[in-house]
Amino acid sequence: MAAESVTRMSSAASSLCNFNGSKRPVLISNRVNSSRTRIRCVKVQSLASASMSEFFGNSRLCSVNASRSLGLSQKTKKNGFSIFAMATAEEEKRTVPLKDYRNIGIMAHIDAGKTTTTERVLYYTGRNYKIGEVHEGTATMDWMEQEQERGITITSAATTTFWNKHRINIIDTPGHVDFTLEVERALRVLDGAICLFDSVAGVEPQSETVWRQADKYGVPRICFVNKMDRLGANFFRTRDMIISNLGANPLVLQIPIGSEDTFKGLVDLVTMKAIVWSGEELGAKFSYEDIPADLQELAEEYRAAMIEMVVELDDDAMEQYLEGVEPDEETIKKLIRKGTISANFVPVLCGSAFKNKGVQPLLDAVVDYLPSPVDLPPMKGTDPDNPELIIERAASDDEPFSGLAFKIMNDSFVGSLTFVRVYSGKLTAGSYVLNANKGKKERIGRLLEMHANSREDVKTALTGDIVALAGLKDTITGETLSDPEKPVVLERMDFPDPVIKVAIEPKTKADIDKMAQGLVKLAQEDPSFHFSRDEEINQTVIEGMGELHLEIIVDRLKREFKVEANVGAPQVNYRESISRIAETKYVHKKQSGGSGQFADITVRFEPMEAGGGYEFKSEIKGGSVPKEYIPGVMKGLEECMSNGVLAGFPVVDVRAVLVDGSYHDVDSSVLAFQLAARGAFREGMRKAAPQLLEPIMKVEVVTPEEHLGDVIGDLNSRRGQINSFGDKPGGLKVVDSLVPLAEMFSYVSTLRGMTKGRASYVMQLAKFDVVPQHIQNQLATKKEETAAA
Ligand SMILES: Nc1nc2c(ncn2[C@@H]2O[C@H](COP(=O)(O)OP(=O)(O)OP(=O)(O)O)[C@@H](O)[C@H]2O)c(=O)[nH]1
Repeated sequence: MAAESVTRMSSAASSLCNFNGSKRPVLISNRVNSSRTRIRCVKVQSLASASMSEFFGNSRLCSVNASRSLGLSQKTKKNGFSIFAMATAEEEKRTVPLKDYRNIGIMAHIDAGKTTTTERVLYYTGRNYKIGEVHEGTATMDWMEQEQERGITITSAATTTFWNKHRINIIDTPGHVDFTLEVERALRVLDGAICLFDSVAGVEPQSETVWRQADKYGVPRICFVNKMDRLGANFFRTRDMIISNLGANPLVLQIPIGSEDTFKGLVDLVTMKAIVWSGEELGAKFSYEDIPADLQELAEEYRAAMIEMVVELDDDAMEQYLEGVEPDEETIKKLIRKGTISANFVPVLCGSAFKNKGVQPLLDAVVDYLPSPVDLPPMKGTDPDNPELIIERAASDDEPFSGLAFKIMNDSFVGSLTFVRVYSGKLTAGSYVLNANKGKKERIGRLLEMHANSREDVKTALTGDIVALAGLKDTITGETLSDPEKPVVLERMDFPDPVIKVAIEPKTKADIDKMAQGLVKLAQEDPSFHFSRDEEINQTVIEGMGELHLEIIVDRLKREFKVEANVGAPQVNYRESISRIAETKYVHKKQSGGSGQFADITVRFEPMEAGGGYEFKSEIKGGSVPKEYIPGVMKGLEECMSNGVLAGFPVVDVRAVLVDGSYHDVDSSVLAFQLAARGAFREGMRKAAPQLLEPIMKVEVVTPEEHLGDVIGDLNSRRGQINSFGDKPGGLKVVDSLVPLAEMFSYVSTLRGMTKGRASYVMQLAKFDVVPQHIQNQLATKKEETAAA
């Protein structure tokens, strides 16, 4: 191929320029590729970098991907000349109509095959020349060192690719529950999703969690039952579990031909053709064949069920169907698309990503059935100056610009990268946008189209694009960037609160500042990671979603910020709340020498529903507390909310209502009211029956039957509540339980020891619940001892 390219370029060279043997680079081809990057190919006799930079200015050697789209390798040699492809951002023109955009995510339980499927998608769409395998640690999307070592996805990676003239932006998301925030933020900005299932395990706990998250954001989805080649694979059982465990309405579009090691293809129920792959190697070809005789009846049965479901969506089609006329292929596809986007049903497909079967039809389904930005309702937001005023932004390049920052990533070359989904209008390098949440302008420096961790400069991002912006100063995850003249604040995403924490200190004192800088950067990237420093006891505490989450943070401190740290034992992040309404009157009065201090307030503390957070309300009428002092009350209360009266944990689900008060013309001040609020908090919270809450985890253990007794006994000894038992293929038993997180540290090694490594478990946060009294007492005593020390 290299020789062929050189021949083609040489002939292009003669028409474009007159190569005279000088050492100047000579332009031999100049065009814009599909990802809107100008690729200029040159040939040079020697690597004279001065003349190269003179020739190309600030353009960069283009990535392998960009040059491949021209049919070139990045560097080829012929007749003593080196040929380079160079890429520069080009003024954008829409090359793919917005209706042909698909912004999709791939979500699933850990290890269901998301990364493997994404890698195949990249290969079959021509994005990746050589495929990366997860088990070899070479997957393109799992680009962090930790991801490659552990074979898991930690950060969601974005990439853009093309299929049947459609532009597909894909975000690969992690399955491990500790990184659930990554799934959440991906779902917030995606228009559609592929939900993967392992056909042996069926619908697993984390699949349920991501399904509910997708429901929350109303993301239309299609299901892909993967791993059909594995021992114990069962497509129809997985379909049944989609109904029973997810409460969804599956629309089966394919049935498998064979299963386990005989799996060789599928029957497409829309065309009623068998699709059979010639082998299982990468790039194996497929052919359309007649449906095998032994599957004909089953295929007809499932096709009939499929047709019945889709004609429900169209009166004409229904009428004709009742008269015995089936809709044609085009109508069936149109109705499947309609029902998928309106969530009437979820199409179900199958295959084996690892054995390269089923990926091309899956891509067809993405294009045929998942929505483009124009198929979805306009994005809703509010006016930053008037949060009551709803503003809509339709998906169009002609609308004012609006976009949502959904991820911050620190990059050793470019600095901080902010990932933005463009909802309307255009974003151009060098322009200014408004961070509408903060009211601050940001300059757009470089715009990058990401391909896992490699990138290409683009000059303009258009509606529907997902781009990374280099060098934003003030914008954090969840904030809206908009046209400064037409500002809008788009709906934010939810961030989960950390559930565990550990104390951390650098191994060498000299690294204290370096560690702090690293923690600031990591917290900017990841809103589910928090850290704080208690100067009094000289301790830094990091908080996160689980042991693995914090382990990765400590590992990143070491690798990326060169700080080795000692880490304490993990502790639970308890919360404090109240269980009844209580009202308290507090007078802050001080007369010492000069001017005095006076503030009198009555505050009512009310419990709120779980997840209610903290709320402040004022019911002051007639100025008993003048308006200018109310911020003092708010500040005083807010300060106390991070430090509950029981054991100093953050206070949640409480509403504080300022009901009455009085002031003094001379001695009252904002500060006096702030101090009064602190006093009211201490007294009022004690009266309101405070209680300690702890995270309760849903724990699912899969174990061989002979270890079932030990597993249950152990869960019981951890204050666990066993909810149900079930069976899994291969004689395995499933135990579903609720266990306090405080009892689950290091469970992985206990379980391994108890079952000789034959059992596995997953856990995720189920709820917060009241801590038993004797443990509350222990924690309160511990707090007193620490305070005394
Ligand atoms: N037999 C078989 N194995 C598969 C298939 N797809 C993926 N695998 C294997 O399953 C394991 C997990 O695959 P991944 O692609 O890393 O799964 P993931 O869902 O991205 O995992 P996380 O990102 O860690 O949640 C790897 O060893 C894959 O090689 C398949 O179709 N058949």
